[in-house]
Amino acid sequence: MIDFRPFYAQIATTNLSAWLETLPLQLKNWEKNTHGDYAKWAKIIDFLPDTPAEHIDLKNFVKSDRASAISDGEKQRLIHHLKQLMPWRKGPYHLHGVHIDTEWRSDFKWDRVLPHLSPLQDRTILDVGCGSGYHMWRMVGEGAKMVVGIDPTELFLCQFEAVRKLLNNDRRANLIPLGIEQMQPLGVFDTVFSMGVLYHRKSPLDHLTQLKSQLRQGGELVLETLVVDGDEHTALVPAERYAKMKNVYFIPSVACLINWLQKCAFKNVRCVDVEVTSLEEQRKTDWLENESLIDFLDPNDHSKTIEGYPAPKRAVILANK
Ligand SMILES: Nc1ncnc2c1ncn2[C@@H]1O[C@H](C[S@+](CC[C@H]([NH3+])C(=O)[O-])CC(=O)[O-])[C@@H](O)[C@H]1O
Repeated sequence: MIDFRPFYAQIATTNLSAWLETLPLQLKNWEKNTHGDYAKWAKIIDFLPDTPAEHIDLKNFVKSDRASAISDGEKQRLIHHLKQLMPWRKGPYHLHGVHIDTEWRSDFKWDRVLPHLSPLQDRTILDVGCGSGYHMWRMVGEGAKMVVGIDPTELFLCQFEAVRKLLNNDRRANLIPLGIEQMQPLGVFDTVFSMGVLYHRKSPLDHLTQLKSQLRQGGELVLETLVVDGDEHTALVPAERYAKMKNVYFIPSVACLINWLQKCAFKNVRCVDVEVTSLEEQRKTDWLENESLIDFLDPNDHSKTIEGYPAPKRAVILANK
């Protein structure tokens, strides 16, 4: 099972120490309620090799290489173990000679976001809805002091810990399996990321307020979410599904999103990027069995989802507390 005690020790002497009032008990309760597959997935991490990596590049990729070439047999074993943690959605990872070619090219999103951010060097960062943690490692690559990701999905925690093991057990990033709404307001993070989460929340203004409560005064919010065209009064609330997803609630226009952030008293709110999701960014690979973007679009008109809504378009908004 995944041991969170090293994280507790790590934060005990930092400005995150107040979290120790609630976190250990929350995680104890979380573990009691885990899904049957969690124990199986967590065990896979033990099967991964301990061989240290000699070269690690988190600045340009999430990549680790060993000094000695990996043998074919070892490589096949590593692939076999990692494939038991499918579907791999966010990545890509290049670990000990294995390329985990994930559904999403999360590096494309990182390239759109990074140029606009206040430098991440020495920052304490919260990544809400971090998935398998791809962007967290890239934040470490930018010199962040500490990165904490939260994501309630057990499989993503196990994927994150598998990747961590193959990155020489780097502890500058940690994934805590909680939802944002379960987190005590800490008010200490220099940067808070919420990428790909807002549209999954039933109450978007509550989500923005929760994000704000985690930032220090003056800290930076990085909000990335689905948007539609329209004025400040426009938000799409899909009837049943959006791009086959059942859990999509609000897709605002950029103007509407800026209005929401201003209503929550964020300052300096600005949109820095808008882009339609391409079939190169989200596609089917050998690392997932499920469908991907091409199956979620109208086969005769890729500007629409299969339900007839506008196809996925994403915006990046920055704001300060
Ligand atoms: N209440 C919640 N609190 C925290 N996380 C949540 C919650 N509900 C769902 N999630 C998590 O938010 C992530 C959203 S995916 C974005 C990944 C990455 N950020 C990316 O930008 O590529 C986008 C998508 O799947 O549509 C998933 O990993 C959920 O488990």
